[in-house]
Amino acid sequence: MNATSSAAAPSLSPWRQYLALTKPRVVQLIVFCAAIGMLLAVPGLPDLEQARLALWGTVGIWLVASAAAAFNCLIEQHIDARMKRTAWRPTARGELSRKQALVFSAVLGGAGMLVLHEWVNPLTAWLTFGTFVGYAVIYTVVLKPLTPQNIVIGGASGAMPPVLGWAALTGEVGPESAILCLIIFLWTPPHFWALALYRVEDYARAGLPMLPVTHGNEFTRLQILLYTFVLLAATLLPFVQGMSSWLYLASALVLGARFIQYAFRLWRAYSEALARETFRFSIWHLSLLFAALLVDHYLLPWQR
Ligand code: HEM
Ligand SMILES: CC(C)=CCC/C(C)=C/CC/C(C)=C/COP(=O)(O)OP(=O)(O)O
Repeated sequence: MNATSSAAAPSLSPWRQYLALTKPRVVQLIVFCAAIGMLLAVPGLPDLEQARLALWGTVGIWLVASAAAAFNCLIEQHIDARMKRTAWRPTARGELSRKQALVFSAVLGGAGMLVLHEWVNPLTAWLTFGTFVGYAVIYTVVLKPLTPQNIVIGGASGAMPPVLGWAALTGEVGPESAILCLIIFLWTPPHFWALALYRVEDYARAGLPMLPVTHGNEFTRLQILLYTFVLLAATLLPFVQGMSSWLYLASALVLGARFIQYAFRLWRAYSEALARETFRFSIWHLSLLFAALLVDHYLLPWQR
């Protein structure tokens, strides 16, 4: 389902309606970042016990993240109905009731918590629960309608997956996972504000105080540019800290420079097409950056 789908689109089959509530593409990247956190937490290839933890950790985090997304759709039923980008969602169209969405979210979240608590460890279960509350309640209910800094503060929960992954394999929260968390935290504002620039009318209609609505297009473009610089600096930390070697460093520099280039062009002259490209690139940026961490981890372990 793409961003231009609307309330006029044909209805989805029932199982696709439930799947749509889980925001599968966003959650895929979240789970990918958590899985990388897991694999980086052990020196070489995982042994059998570590592989078991990684498998159940991935399943549990996937389930709870999907539950959080479904809970967000339930809370934002009326907001989603007012925005072109989200009006197609089954909750916004009234095809799934709030009760159905609530039961679905509770079943996924409950199953995920059980998996994490019983088959991974209680620390991962409670950190994941905290992340659920951070996104589904603190961001969605409190911050989103309140302040244009909503996604900066709320972004902390989206940044948690590597910490959850690390905790799943080691039973603790290492400084390395905090660095990965910081990277996603700083990546979130340029990721989201690029989209908010070309979806500004949606957000204004829904009455949400996103940065382009409250502070305008030009100010938002400047913020995006500034964040891409700070983000590039933060992406050097895994190398500085000795977690990764030149292969990751080179990837981080190339990806960071490209993100700055997009942000710089957008800052110089706005166009909707460029804002869309910048948003799309943000997803490539994070995906490839985390992939580079993993490739570096396995290919060049002796270089660190
Ligand atoms: C508070 C933090 C965040 C906000 C406000 C945000 C906002 C958004 C929005 C509004 C979309 C468009 C979704 C759609 O049209 O269905 C989107 C797409 C996306 N986001 Fe984020 N995001 C955040 C954090 C994250 C994080 C942490 C990740 C992954 C680690 C992520 C990955 C993605 C991906 C992969 C897409 C593309 C989905 C698609 O192609 O359908 N986002 N984000
Ligand atoms: C337990 C765990 C790992 C939870 C992860 C939480 C989570 C799903 C974070 C992703 C952030 C996200 C989907 C933002 C979309 O913004 P939005 O909700 O404002 O977008 P919308 O306008 O499309 O609803």
